[in-house]
Formats: sequence, C-alpha cells, structure tokens
Amino acid sequence: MAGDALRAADLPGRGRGLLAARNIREGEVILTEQPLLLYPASLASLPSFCSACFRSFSSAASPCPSCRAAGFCSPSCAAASHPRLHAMVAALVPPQMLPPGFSPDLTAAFLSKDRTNSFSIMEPYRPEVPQPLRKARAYAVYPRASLLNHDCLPNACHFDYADRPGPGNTDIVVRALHDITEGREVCLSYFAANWQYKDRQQRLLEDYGFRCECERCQVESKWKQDDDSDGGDGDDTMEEEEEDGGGEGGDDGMEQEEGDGGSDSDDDFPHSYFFVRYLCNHGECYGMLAPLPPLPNGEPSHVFECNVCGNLKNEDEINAPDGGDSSMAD
Ligand SMILES: C[S@@+](CC[C@H](N)C(=O)[O-])C[C@H]1O[C@@H](n2cnc3c(N)ncnc32)[C@H](O)[C@@H]1O
Repeated sequence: MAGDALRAADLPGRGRGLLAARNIREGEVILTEQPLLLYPASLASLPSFCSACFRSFSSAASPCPSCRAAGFCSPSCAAASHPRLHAMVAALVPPQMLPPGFSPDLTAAFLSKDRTNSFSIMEPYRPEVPQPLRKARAYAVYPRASLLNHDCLPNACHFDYADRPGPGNTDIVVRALHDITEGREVCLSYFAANWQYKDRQQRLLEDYGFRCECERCQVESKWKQDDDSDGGDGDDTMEEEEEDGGGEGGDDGMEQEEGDGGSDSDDDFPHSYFFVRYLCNHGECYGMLAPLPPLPNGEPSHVFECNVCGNLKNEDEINAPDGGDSSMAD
C-alpha cells in the first residue's frame, strides 16, 4: 500500500496522537519501526534473554565481562549495545562522580519505570504459563508507535516477534484491525481488551494519568458497579510492572453483570461484536485477533492472527455460532 499511513497531530485532551493519513485497509501493516530505546524489564530477566538482542538463549550465554549480570547469545551481541553502554558511561563520567551502586543495569531498571511510553516485549506465549505470570523481557520506546493513544475499542494492535531470527526482531509491527477512514485516530488498547471498566479506568488513571472517555467506557460507566473481586488484567502493551510479582491476570470478565439488572441486549452491550471478532479465545491468552495483511489483489485475507499466542483463525470460524474455539494452528 503506497504512502505513509499515519500522521502525527495534537489532539485536544490527549496530547499527540497518530491519525490515518489515508484510508487504511483491515490487516494493513500501518507501522513498522525499530526501537529508539530498548532495555531489560528487570535485572531478574537478564539471565533468560540475550541482553543485546533480547532473544531467548538457545545455548549457553556468554556473561558480560563488565557487569557479569548480563549475558549474550553470540559474539556480535556481546560486542553490541550493552558493553558500549559500560564504556560510554566510563568515558563520560569519572568514576568518582558516579553515584554509589550505579550500573547500566540499574539505569535500565529506572528507565523501566517510564511506563507511559514503553511497550513490553513479552516472554513468548506458553499455554502452560498463566497470563498473570507471563513477564516482559524488555521494554522498548519507539519514535512513532509511542505516540499511539489508547482506546478500549482499539482499531489497531501491535505485534512483536522477539525470537524471530535475523535483524529487526525487536521492531514493532502495528496492524489495522479493520478499515480505518482517513482522518480517524489510530489507537491501541494498552492492556487486554477484556478488562472490566473499573480496572481499565484505574489503570489508565494511575499509570497513564487520564480518565478514559471512549465510546465503550461511556456505555460501561452506566453499568452496575463491577465486582470488586479481582484487579485482573493481563497487560502486554504499554508496559507492565514486573517486580511486584505480577498480580495481573487475564480477566475473563466479558464484564457486564449478569442478573441483578444486567442484560445482554445489544443496547446494553453494543460492542459485543468487537469481542467476538477481535478477542482471541484460544486458551486464556486474551490477545487481539488482527487480520493478516490484504492479499496482493487487495482482497482481505480472511485469516486472523493473535498478537499474543500467534494462533491463526479463519473468519468463518470466528463467525461460527460457537465462536470457533479451534484454530488453524492446532
Ligand atoms: C504512549 S503516550 C501516547 C502519546 C501521547 N499522547 C503524547 O502526546 O506523547 C501515552 C499518554 O497519552 C495520553 N493518552 C493516551 N490515550 C489517551 C486517551 N484515550 N485519552 C486521553 N489521553 C490519552 C496519556 O497522557 C498517556 O499517558
């Protein structure tokens, strides 16, 4: 598809955001870019992943000769960013000026607190690992993707392919969930789309500093107060706290209260189509199902890919009465 799909704009009450610079087709890759900044999610994650490329180790790691905390999967990674950071800090700042205990890894841990602009690069999905225990291996800030605002009914979602061989494994790929008209804002959901209203609002206020007034929140704010039983969530977008032991889980609450005034009529739950079509029901991954890019002849692919478990689903299965809880990958 020709032409840049996105343009940045100042949006009242939302800071900057990205608008569709032209009509965008469902499944289109609307943005692919390299991180501006990439750092480990926590010191604890360092032994599991290469500290330069963030791929899982397939053989024994070579420890960083400077800090011994980090490890590398190959000589080229060992010569890459992390050792250069040690050297740069040493060259720029005389050792006596460094605060006690300073290390690049500590710096990375501080950077990981910058929650609002970072995307989590998650551990690979494994069905046996419950979503609350799935951790980020790294955080990444991207020049343009970090301008994407949140909507609880997003029109795009992002993919990362951290263990993919070759260059670009930490690039972000943003795809359109459905057709987007020129001029519309392109938004992601900053966490799994099935979170309950109160959990969404709490997270967005506490971690991102705003009260969400999207179309979905306007409807759901009128619903009976959600149960207070869990703060469940399964965040994989703009990054997730790791050190607090998780505490976030895939919340299966398709959330309207049942009984006691709750009703599942279309009037009360006008966005049910969104969850049927775009929420992955494979295992408990709660990822977004985004159509694959359009075919060379411009036709929609009719195949959807989950951005968490990688499951592929035919549109026919999604439209099946049982929601098609099987997959092309199975
Ligand atoms: C990743 S940044 C997105 C880019 C940001 N708007 C900017 O100007 O840099 C996340 C921040 O954008 C703002 N934001 C994102 N979605 C929003 C929304 N739906 N309504 C209001 N503000 C939003 C919040 O300030 C949030 O902390």
